[in-house]
Amino acid sequence: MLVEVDNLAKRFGGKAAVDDVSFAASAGEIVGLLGANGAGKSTTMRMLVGYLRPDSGTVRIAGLRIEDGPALAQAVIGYLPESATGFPELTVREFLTFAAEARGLRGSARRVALERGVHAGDLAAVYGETLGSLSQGWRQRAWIGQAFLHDPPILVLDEPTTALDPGQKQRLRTLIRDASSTKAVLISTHILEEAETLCDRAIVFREGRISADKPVTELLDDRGRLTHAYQAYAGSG
Ligand SMILES: Nc1ncnc2c1ncn2[C@@H]1O[C@H](COP(=O)(O)OP(=O)(O)OP(=O)(O)O)[C@@H](O)[C@H]1O
Repeated sequence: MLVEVDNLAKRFGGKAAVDDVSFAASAGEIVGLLGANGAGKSTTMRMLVGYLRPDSGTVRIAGLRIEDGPALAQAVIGYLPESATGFPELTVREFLTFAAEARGLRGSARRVALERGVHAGDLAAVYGETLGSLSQGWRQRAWIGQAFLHDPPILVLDEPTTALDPGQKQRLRTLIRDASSTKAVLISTHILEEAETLCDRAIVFREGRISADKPVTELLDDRGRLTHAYQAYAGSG
């Protein structure tokens, strides 16, 4: 298993955001994290990538505990945070270069990574512009570029298509589908149609806990929709 999450829990100010969450993911699957606003998806993802320390529970990436190998986590995970902001003064080129170097890539490996990042975000048109000057969707694309550039075996993408125009939404879904044969992909989304067409498995969160973890095909109704299963397992939203 590339990703193993066991009994993760996190409280904020006495309130459980994530409560006893366990799941695993292997290469070749796209796992959709679904659930109402505040159900615990982003908090789970942040703990999974090592950005947030759980109160209890463990995350193992390729068998290693994440807190024992933060550099390894950087190298093997591509993470798109939910509100991807920051670095307004950097150009897209500088931002991707910084991301590549933070993952230890130099020389020709860095050049290949930059090309991959530019391709992933379809960024050629804004390569010399600063992140602060970009529209929200273009900024999201720059962050998609940094998530893909080191060709990581694990992608953790928090609502990756939200700010994108329809053409770019479709483009990114195709990119994720093509990449997934060799990667474990975890993607959170509120777009059920996206989960129906893109994901192999759905994990539904409800009030910090997992209420369902099943193949998408098992959750679809006879019209091929997730709507009913979602309502039953997510409870609201
Ligand atoms: N840094 C924080 N400080 C305090 N509370 C937080 C913090 N981060 C998350 N929470 C709380 O934890 C709970 C889970 O939030 P989380 O962002 O994980 O939900 P989500 O499922 O990703 O929601 P959404 O669909 O709205 O993005 C919420 O009640 C939220 O208010």
